[in-house]
Amino acid sequence: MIKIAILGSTGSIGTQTLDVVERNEDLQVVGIAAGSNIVRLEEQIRRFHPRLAAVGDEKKAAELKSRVADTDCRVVGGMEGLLMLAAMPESDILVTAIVGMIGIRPTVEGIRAGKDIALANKETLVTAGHIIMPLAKEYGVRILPVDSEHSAIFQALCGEEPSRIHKLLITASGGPFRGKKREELTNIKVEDALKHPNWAMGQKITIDSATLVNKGLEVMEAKWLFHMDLEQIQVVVQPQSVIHSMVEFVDGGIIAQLGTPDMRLPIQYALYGGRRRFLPGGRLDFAKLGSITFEEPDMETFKGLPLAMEASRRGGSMPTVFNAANEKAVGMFLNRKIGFLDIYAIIEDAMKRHKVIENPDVDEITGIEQETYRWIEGRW
Ligand SMILES: NC(=O)C1=CN([C@@H]2O[C@H](COP(=O)(O)OP(=O)(O)OC[C@H]3O[C@@H](n4cnc5c(N)ncnc54)[C@H](OP(=O)(O)O)[C@@H]3O)[C@@H](O)[C@H]2O)C=CC1
Ligand SMILES: CC(=O)[C@@H](O)[C@H](O)COP(=O)(O)O
Ligand SMILES: [Mn+2]
Repeated sequence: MIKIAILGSTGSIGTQTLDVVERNEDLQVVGIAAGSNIVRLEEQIRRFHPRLAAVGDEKKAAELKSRVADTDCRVVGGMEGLLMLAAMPESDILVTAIVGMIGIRPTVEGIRAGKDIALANKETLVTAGHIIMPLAKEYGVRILPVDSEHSAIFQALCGEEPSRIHKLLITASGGPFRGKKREELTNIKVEDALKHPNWAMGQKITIDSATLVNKGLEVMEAKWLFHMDLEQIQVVVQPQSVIHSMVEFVDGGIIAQLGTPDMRLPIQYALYGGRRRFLPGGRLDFAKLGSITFEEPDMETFKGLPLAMEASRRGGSMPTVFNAANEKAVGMFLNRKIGFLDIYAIIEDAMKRHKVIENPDVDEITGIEQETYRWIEGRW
């Protein structure tokens, strides 16, 4: 039996993880956590019988506690609950399906408790990869990628050493505004930015796909996961999202992973530590597929990617500033306080004023995150 704790069980990745669990008799959920959606948490408690439910919002935690008083599930609120869930003695693997940098502390806690990490929460690796990767090595735990591109690379590697890799080819859909020029993006509506051409995902990552910030975050995520230099990572637009990413090896051979846009495959692959199991549903039909096409990313219009590469090159605390500014800006865009292109302006401004701190620790990272939020609030 593989015992699973899920940080972010009510979201897009979290609910698909539960779907995978329900289809496999040797998977068991022992803990779940969310921010405030206690209605869905209650449903999940009654269906999956976890031992622990953590709720970020303390008031909602108290409410959930009384709602599930007739069950065996313990409810704990705030960061204390998230950390408790990450380290719970009953679990083997922690799925980080939470959104944003709030995932850093629970991920560190999970590693210290010896849990393998099925990592969807890319923001943690982007901002704290220099802490997470050595810590995982020290504690002998695996960081198993859930993000579709990184899972594709993990699958394509077939156990080869990183030294046998020439480069990684990360595919991008190009988002809903692929082909548009900057002038056409001025009056973009939130509803249009939330229409991803191929994937159904949470709101934040869907906006990140539209700005190409998601691809920038994924380049940084790949750098840490596969021990690559930035120069060894190329982004290729593959508008149909059929090829999920590719690895070019030192002998010129390229291995690609293909499939339908369905996150249950990468989730299941991670939960089983890189072993294949039956998965019903979506199968590619090449006869109906038509063509698989490729394009260069438009770095002039979609500045999320070049800004991320710059943040990564400058290193230290700069990826934290890039990510924190983006998290804040996306929230403001979703609340209709700023326009689509302001997301780039906010990230650019925040990066310009920041003096890089080398090797920031977790407290420094969260300090810089809060300081970046405050600075944006005072200016926008
Ligand atoms: N969706 C996808 O297909 C993919 C997602 N990812 C990555 O996975 C992560 C999750 O994405 P996604 O599932 O789309 O996001 P969602 O917005 O759908 O879900 C986010 C989850 O995080 C929880 N959460 C938010 N804030 C807090 C908090 N303060 N404390 C505790 N829990 C919190 C939410 O709880 P509540 O519901 O209560 O708000 C929810 O369970 C992101 O990092 C994303 O980039 C990567 C690849 C693909
Ligand atoms: C499903 C997944 O992994 C997302 O990160 C997805 O890849 C987003 O697609 P684009 O960022 O390429 O639009
Ligand atoms: Mn992805």
